[in-house]
Amino acid sequence: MSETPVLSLEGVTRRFRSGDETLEILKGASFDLYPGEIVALVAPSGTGKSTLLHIAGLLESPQEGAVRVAGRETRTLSDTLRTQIRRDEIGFVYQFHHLLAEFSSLENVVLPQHVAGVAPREAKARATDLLTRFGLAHRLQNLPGKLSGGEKQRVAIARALANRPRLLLADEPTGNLDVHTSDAVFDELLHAVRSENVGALIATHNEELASRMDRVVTLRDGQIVAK
Ligand SMILES: Nc1ncnc2c1ncn2[C@@H]1O[C@H](COP(=O)(O)OP(=O)(O)OP(=O)(O)O)[C@@H](O)[C@H]1O
Repeated sequence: MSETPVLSLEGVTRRFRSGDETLEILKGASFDLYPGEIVALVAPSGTGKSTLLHIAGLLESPQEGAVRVAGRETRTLSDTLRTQIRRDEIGFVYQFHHLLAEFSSLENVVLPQHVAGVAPREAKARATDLLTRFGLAHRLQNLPGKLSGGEKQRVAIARALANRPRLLLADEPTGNLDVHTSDAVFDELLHAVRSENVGALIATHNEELASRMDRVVTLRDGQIVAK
């Protein structure tokens, strides 16, 4: 592929000190994710899945290696620039929705755009469009407390996509939902990600959900390999 990856990890090494021991969780891990590509990360618990997502999301730094987001090397950047890249280029979805309880669905999706400096009218139009695509046109003014689990997670996904990120990182995005709802929300997530041409790295323990993505990778001995 001649396109620039939205995420490129090269020789990423991450160690933690634990008492007298040093744990090397990532050992020169390398991985490229391209625009519009959806990759499942299926790895046994404790092998470094969260560490990998935190590094890809610029929430922590590796001791060695390069982390490029949309072609830009990030390790040497200031915290301010890393925060800016996180805000403008990366969307996050977690197992728990983390919506702001005192704001409506619409406001929760407007807010990140507001922080990024998008004009109010444009932000509202984008939020309305996204929420409508997630079947929530009738829920725009509802507070999260009035929404079902699936609806809250749909709002969280819409919020992650609000600033048109190039990279979406998700950690068990439907892990808190019952099987039927998880299935539906996951389909909508994949559809939205494909239609926005976002590159997505989605951690899941669910092999069936993983099989719906473009490829599946795992963590083996500190490396990212095809599963
Ligand atoms: N800040 C830290 N200090 C020390 N050790 C850490 C730290 N963060 C993670 N680890 C260790 O690194 C290993 C990988 O942790 P990580 O949270 O990335 O695993 P994971 O694959 O996401 O697990 P799970 O699926 O259970 O969340 C674990 O053994 C963990 O104890």
